[in-house]
Amino acid sequence: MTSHDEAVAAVGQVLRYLEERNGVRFDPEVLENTPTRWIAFLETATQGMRAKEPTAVQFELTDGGTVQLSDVVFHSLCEHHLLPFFGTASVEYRPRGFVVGISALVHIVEHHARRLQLQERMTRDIAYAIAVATGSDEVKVKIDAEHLCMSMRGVAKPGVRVTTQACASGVSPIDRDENQ
Ligand SMILES: Nc1nc2c(ncn2[C@@H]2O[C@H](COP(=O)(O)OP(=O)(O)OP(=O)(O)O)[C@@H](O)[C@H]2O)c(=O)[nH]1
Ligand SMILES: [Zn+2]
Repeated sequence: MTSHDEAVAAVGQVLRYLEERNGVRFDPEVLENTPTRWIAFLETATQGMRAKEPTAVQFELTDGGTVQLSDVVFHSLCEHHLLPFFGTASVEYRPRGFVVGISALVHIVEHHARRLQLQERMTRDIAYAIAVATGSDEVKVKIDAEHLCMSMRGVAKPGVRVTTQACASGVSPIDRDENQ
C-alpha cells in the first residue's frame, strides 16, 4: 500500500532528478510544496475512478424527439504519458418514455473524463453510461480532442484534432423490470 506521503516523496525525487539532470537548483518553496500540489492535481484529475456513476433524475415524457448536448468541454489525462487531452463532447439520445435531467449528461462526461484514459474508451463508456441512464436504444457520442502528448512531444504536431464516435443502446428500466 502506497501512502499519500510516499507518493509526495516520490514526486520530490523526480524534482531532485531534474535538478541533477539539468544542473539547476529549484526554489526551496517549489521543492517543499510542488510535490503536494501535483499529487492533489492528480487526485482531482482521477476522481471519476473512485466516484460512483452519476445518477439521473427522470421526467416522464412520450414522443420526446431527440436530445443533444454539444460543446461539453472536458479535460482528461492520457494514460500513456500522464499528459492532458482535452476538447469537447457532443452527446445525443432518443428518449423512451422519459427524459433525464440534462446536467446528468454533463456529469457523465466529467465522470469518464476524470481518470487515466484512452479517448476511444472514454467515448464508448460515456455512450454506454447514457444508454443505461436513459434506457435509450439510440445513443451517439462524439468527442473531439487535442492530445498534449502529440502537441508538446513525440510527433510534436500542435492542433491535431482527434475525433472519436460511439453508439450504444441500453435496456429501458421498464423492460428490465418486466424481464425479472
Ligand atoms: N488510440 C489512442 N492512442 C493514444 C491515445 N493517447 C495517446 N495515444 C498514443 O499511444 C501511443 C503510445 O505509444 P508508445 O510507442 O508507447 O509511446 P511513445 O514512444 O511515447 O510514442 P510517440 O508518442 O509516438 O512518441 C502513442 O502512439 C500515442 O499517440 C488515445 O487516447 N487513443
Ligand atoms: Zn499520450
